[in-house]
Amino acid sequence: MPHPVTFHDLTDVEGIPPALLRRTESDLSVFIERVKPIIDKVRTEGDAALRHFAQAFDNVSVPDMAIRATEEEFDDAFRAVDPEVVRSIEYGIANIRRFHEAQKPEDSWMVEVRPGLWAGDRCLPIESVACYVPRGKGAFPSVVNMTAIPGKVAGVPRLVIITPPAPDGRVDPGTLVAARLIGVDEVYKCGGAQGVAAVAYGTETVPACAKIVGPGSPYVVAAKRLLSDILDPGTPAGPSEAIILTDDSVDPEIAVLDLLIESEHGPDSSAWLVTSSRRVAEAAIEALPRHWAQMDDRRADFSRAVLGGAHGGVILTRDFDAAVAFTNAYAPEHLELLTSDPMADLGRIRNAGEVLLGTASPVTLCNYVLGPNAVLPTNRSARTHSPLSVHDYMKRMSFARVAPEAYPEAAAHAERFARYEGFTAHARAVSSARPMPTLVRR
Ligand SMILES: NC(=O)c1ccc[n+]([C@@H]2O[C@H](COP(=O)([O-])OP(=O)(O)OC[C@H]3O[C@@H](n4cnc5c(N)ncnc54)[C@H](O)[C@@H]3O)[C@@H](O)[C@H]2O)c1
Ligand SMILES: N[C@H](CO)Cc1c[nH]c[nH+]1
Ligand SMILES: [Zn+2]
Repeated sequence: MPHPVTFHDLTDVEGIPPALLRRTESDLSVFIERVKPIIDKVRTEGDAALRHFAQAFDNVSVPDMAIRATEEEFDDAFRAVDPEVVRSIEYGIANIRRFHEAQKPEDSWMVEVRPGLWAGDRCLPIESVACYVPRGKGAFPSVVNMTAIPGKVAGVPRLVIITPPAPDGRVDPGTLVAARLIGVDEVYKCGGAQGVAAVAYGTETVPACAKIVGPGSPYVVAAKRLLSDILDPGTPAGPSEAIILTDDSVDPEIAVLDLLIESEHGPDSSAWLVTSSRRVAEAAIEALPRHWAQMDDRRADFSRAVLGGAHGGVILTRDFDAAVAFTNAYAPEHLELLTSDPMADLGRIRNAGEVLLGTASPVTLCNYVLGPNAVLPTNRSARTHSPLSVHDYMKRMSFARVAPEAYPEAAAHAERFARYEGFTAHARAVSSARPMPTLVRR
């Protein structure tokens, strides 16, 4: 029988094998082809297409399903969810709101770049944003918190949620509870590529939005890519992924518990234990089957598929420098730094969506309640992208004003630029005298 855990001993290998940097979403071509007809059908048939795909992909057996969640469904959700769970959702909301309020930029700023040349930025919320809340392999009220709270803090006037319906044609109750606690009352039952197309084009019921945020399956990622001309697709956030990075100081049991976290999302996830310690690597490989036996069967199957497949397992490096180099090249969504001095090692990490320092900060805490956003760049995009934040729901508008006494010098320089670039109208506009306004100070 093949070993159930993928193991790469890189102690004698020069360089990083490129295959180890791949994820399931690295090649989206199959998904792109599958979602094209779905997008077309939503564009031409609107709500009818959403009901059709709800039956086809989400097994919805209610033919006249209301596409927008009703007030009654919200009320039912509060009756269905255990009050203790509601308290935990509220605890998460409070922490996440505090973090994102601290992150919010000033409404505007201005600087005198030279005497008489004033310029600044105004920060404004985007007018309409759709939050995608996944529902294929789980229910995610936590994703409501992560996507809707920064939108509310930013002041987005129209913030909506789209999410796949369950077979009974209803939205996951936890999702509705979180939405109401945050103050989002537009929740639409459409997921996958059809949901993304609905908020791109608009349907009879679903409003067209300017932007979509939130994580999703490769179908969602593919649809966002195809529709990116008409809908801002936001931070790339696909299947979950994590690296647990250790030296020899960590208890392997902790490393294994944390390696398992993101491996249970689905067979499309990625999860690696990257360590410079042969002791930790071997103990982890030995411990994994014992932990799988204690997990929910479906989740254990997902985890086995990830940790025994091409996108997960255990990597042993020659030394800790090599482990850090691998991590920076991989650019994981979540990174746990389990070393003797994680604060010192933080400075060595260049590419990761989030870095969780030390054994008391496992990924689970940040997924749900710590405050930072758990919607993070996947598929190596942490090399250039940042975690979802208040900034993703806002845009800047620059402004400038020139005082009469500063005008002649600036105009002379601008005219020279314009003539060099061959723009005669640009040049003429600043080559002759113009009436000077009196600056009004308010
Ligand atoms: N970054 C985060 O914060 C975060 C949080 C939670 C989950 N995730 C990741 O998001 C992903 C969620 O994926 P999911 O599947 O659970 O939910 P999902 O809602 O993204 O995808 C389910 C939808 O995919 C579509 N679909 C399924 N099979 C299809 C097919 N054969 N053809 C066309 N469309 C099809 C259906 O419309 C279905 O409703 C996971 O990979 C998970 O790891 C990320
Ligand atoms: N790990 C996900 C982000 O990659 C967030 C999440 C929500 N629930 C469980 N996990
Ligand atoms: Zn998770």
